[in-house]
Amino acid sequence: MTPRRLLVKVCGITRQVDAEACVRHGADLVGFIFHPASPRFIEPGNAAQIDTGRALRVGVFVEQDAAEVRDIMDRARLDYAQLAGEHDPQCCRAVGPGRVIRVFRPQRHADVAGLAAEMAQYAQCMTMALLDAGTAGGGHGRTLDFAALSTLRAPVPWLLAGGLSPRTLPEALRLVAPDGFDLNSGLESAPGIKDETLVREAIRLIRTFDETNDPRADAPRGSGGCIG
Ligand SMILES: O=C(O)c1ccccc1NCC(=O)[C@H](O)[C@H](O)COP(=O)(O)O
Repeated sequence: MTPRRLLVKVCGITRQVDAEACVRHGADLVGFIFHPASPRFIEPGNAAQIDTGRALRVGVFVEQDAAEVRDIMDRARLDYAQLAGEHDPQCCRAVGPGRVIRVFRPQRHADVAGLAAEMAQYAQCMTMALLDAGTAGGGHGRTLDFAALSTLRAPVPWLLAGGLSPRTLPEALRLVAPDGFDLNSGLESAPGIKDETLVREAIRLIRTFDETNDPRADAPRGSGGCIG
């Protein structure tokens, strides 16, 4: 059986040079933020100009409805919409279940069972989930309780997000079993500006884990599913 490879998404890309560094060091997905209040906001037309090579392109949306999301997906040449607001299952279906990465907030729930129950409501209308810290927004640089997530069984593949960096990844890799990781402010020198040294080191840690440290290398991770 082929060992599974963790997905790596680097979010908050605003510059061609950063997209190239992410791809060169092995990112699978890159994210663009279309929330105007974010310091990482990028206009759809500018995102369209950024060449991401073989990396899949994700747009992050907070307040846009399905029609706006679909329009920006076309204009920015996106593969996936990361729905980080109060987007309900109907909205996810209107965007297209095969294109939706739905964000969930473990800190809104008393326990993992509550989180899993909310995720189950979206099982048929998302292709992947992303678990982020805080109760709204994103890019805060705060981590989740990794140990509390160690027992999560998700209905679809899922990414762990929130405050991940070369400093915090070792503990996340040890305690949690997602299908991949989403990294953002932990790889920046300033909001929207990635530091290539941090990008390289974070992805190196994940790929080293892929190759050497996963005792379940022949077993499904997280949900046991895959995307793409
Ligand atoms: O990054 C932002 O500025 C942002 C603003 C509003 C909504 C979402 C946003 N980011 C989405 C992401 O997927 C981030 O990568 C995720 O929140 C983790 O960020 P960080 O804690 O900085 O690693």
